[in-house]
Amino acid sequence: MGIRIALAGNPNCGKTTMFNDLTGANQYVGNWPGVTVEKKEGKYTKDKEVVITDLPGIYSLSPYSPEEIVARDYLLDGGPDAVINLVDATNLERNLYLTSQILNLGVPVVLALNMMDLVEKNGDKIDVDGLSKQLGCPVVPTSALRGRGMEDVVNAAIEAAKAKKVPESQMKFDAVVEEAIAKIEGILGSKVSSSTSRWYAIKLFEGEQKTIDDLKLSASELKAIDEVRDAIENKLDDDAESIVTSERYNAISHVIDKTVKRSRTGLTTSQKIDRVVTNRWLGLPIFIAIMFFVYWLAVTVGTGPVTDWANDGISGDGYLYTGQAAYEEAEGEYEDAQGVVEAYVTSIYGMDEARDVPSDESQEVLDALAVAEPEDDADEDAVAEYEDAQATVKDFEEKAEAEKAVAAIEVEDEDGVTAEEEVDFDAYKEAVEVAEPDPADYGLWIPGLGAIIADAMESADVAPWLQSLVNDGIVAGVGAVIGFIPQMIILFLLLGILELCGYMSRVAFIMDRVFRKFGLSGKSFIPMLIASGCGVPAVMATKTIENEMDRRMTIMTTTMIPCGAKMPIIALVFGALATGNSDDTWWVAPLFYFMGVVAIIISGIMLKKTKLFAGEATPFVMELPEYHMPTVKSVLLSMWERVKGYIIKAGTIIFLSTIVIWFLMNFGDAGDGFGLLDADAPDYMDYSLMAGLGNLLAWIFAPLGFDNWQAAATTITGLVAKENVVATVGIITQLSSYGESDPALWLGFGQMIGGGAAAISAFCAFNLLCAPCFAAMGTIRQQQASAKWFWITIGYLCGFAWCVGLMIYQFVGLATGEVGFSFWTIIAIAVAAAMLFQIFRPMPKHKDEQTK
Ligand SMILES: Nc1nc2c(ncn2[C@@H]2O[C@H](COP(=O)(O)OP(=O)(O)OP(=O)(O)O)[C@@H](O)[C@H]2O)c(=O)[nH]1
Ligand SMILES: [Mg+2]
Repeated sequence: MGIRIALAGNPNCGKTTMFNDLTGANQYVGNWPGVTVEKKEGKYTKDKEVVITDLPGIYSLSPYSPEEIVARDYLLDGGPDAVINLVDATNLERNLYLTSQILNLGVPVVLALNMMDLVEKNGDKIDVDGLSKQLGCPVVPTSALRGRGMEDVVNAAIEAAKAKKVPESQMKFDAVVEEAIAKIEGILGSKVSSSTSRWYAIKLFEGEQKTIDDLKLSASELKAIDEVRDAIENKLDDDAESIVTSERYNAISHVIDKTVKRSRTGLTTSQKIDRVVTNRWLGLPIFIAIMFFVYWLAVTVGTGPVTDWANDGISGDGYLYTGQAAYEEAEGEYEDAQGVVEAYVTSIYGMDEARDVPSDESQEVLDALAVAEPEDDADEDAVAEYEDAQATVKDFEEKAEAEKAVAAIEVEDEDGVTAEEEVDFDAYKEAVEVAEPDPADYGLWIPGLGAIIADAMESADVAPWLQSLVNDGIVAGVGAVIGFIPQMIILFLLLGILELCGYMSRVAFIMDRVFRKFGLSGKSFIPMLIASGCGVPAVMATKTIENEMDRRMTIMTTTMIPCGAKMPIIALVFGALATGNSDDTWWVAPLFYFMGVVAIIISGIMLKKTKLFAGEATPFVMELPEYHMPTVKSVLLSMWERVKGYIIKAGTIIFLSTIVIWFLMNFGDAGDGFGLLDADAPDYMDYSLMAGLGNLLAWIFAPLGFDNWQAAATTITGLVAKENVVATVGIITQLSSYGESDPALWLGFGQMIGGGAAAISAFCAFNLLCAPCFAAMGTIRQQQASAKWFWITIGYLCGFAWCVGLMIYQFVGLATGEVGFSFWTIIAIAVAAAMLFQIFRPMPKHKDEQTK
């Protein structure tokens, strides 16, 4: 027969940490209360017969909140063979309150004095044997974080379970109360077992309805119990529940006096830090500064050499490990030469002034110059193409020589001073001769996985469509996603440290002050913290919000915080706005994080004033855990847990999506009916199914500045998984065929959107704020537990995102001259006015509220 052991205790006392240590599981641990909301089972690694259950943290066994009910039902009816009651030894007064209730349950109990490392550091002393005598159960000092005392505590629990030894606590109430409890135990008689009779008697004394219902007492028994209660209530002039509570605290302080010696004088380090960090004025600026730093670091450092390596070295053409400086110099020379050639050609055949690119005629010459001489064994087509190109070039050069054309180009010297330089025919000829450098000549060059796969398929004569599927679909799509993993790692490392050291629970405290002003509960902030990792657990975490309307509203808004998968979108936009020069736009990435926070606050204020959500915010009580240095292992684990999810997604959902997306983009109206499109034809994608789908929806986004089918299609694929946004951009821009060292994807994306900074920002805002991915939507459906509320949520998110995108495009565009004043500008002004009105108007009185 197996033995079942339950881990019970206050929130944030280390239950999940201990559970993970004992079972080798990897449940989520965070240094704030309310992390675990459902019970979890696992097998003890050292003895598979022992099943351990992690319970949500609770302050008492009163059936008030959902977590308390889960824990209490399990302890009372699920019947664990023993309970390990974890207590935070740095805060025994509060933790022993739950203990005093657990001791009465009639199950064997072992007390784990957790966080002993902190107690020792504070210099406090706890008399373990004395405590054990007082509580009437074994007491084991532990440190779950450092893995100390883990075996001892489980062994003690197994022993207690086998011996079925229930605690014999010395904790007694005042004589009058004890007498009353004894009387009720008498009334109960043999209705309950002797080991649980004290528990039931106290609950009946308190008059708890759930117990009365459970025991199905007769009217006369109830009457007798009421009489006992009334007598004491009159005598002590207090209600029974308060009497029991204060008796418990009295008994606890008696135990503590006897067993704990404090060395503490003045403020602890944690309290000192908190005076600054949670300061009324400094708290918010410090939080903003920290988050700015986190996002800035993740995006700028993350997009540095490491991302280059991931992009080029894994999915791109390849990566140059040594000799980069020499190669870059050669590449620079080559690019300068190309500039000279382009300037010279366009000086004769002109520019397309409107689009600021070479005219079609110029482009034809430039393309012809790029055609390489065919190999000896090349087929006829290639030879013919080369000959054509040569003819075009010859025509051009004859014309140029005859005209003695001279072009002017701007050159920049080392000090950044620009000067005009003349390009004549000889200079042009010289520039044409400069060959593109081959990185393999400059150092250790390792071809990328994408290039290796492409070459292998080429030499194996794989069907062209399959080559395209693999190169342009899977490698381009999955590769674009994988390229962002370095950023993800940095982001999650930093967030993990902030969470585990205890800072994030301070943030909830700080945000509560902000939220409260607007009638929102600070409790809503915990899901938002989790949402910066992933929206799915975040929506799950809303369970702990008791007030139904607060909970629904939090579910509606929490996914507006950018999750890990939205990070690449931010990085992409950041890059597109920076167009290579990230010094000027370093603030973009953090800004989009705060856009999420602000969007939630604004949504909260607006929704709170609608009839749907009217009402007071529930009070938010939360104690601040002590700060502590997180272990390297726990930070790495928390990072890995989140990055792993991302990698798994890249290999499953994203992989499948890229195939579907490739199909949608390569099949369509092929001229002679539906079929595979000819990828060599210019703009072939415009005839694809995806283009059709995108065009169908593009009008929706036209007022937001991205009305081409590419941007619309990208947004739609983002609804499956946000990573798809980057993957789709990778496929549409066909960047697997490039693979140069400058972030081509950024530029390609900028061109794809077609607009300037305003359109790009509007695209980003819409994609960050609109409905989340399928997985999160599923969780929303489940947690809202109502189809109506699900659609309200999705509708609100999309509508709000559209309005924000509209305002960004119209107002920013107007300021930068990107858009003119139009009908949609008027709509944008109307939307802004309506939002401002809803935000600033006084809280309306609603009928149903008045009747309350
Ligand atoms: N210093 C120290 N920290 C600990 C110890 N045990 C756990 N912690 C930290 O305490 C915090 C809370 O740990 P969890 O395991 O999530 O706590 P929990 O009891 O499961 O919390 P809920 O799920 O909210 O009920 C984490 O930051 C842990 O790293 C310990 O023995 N010493
Ligand atoms: Mg937990």
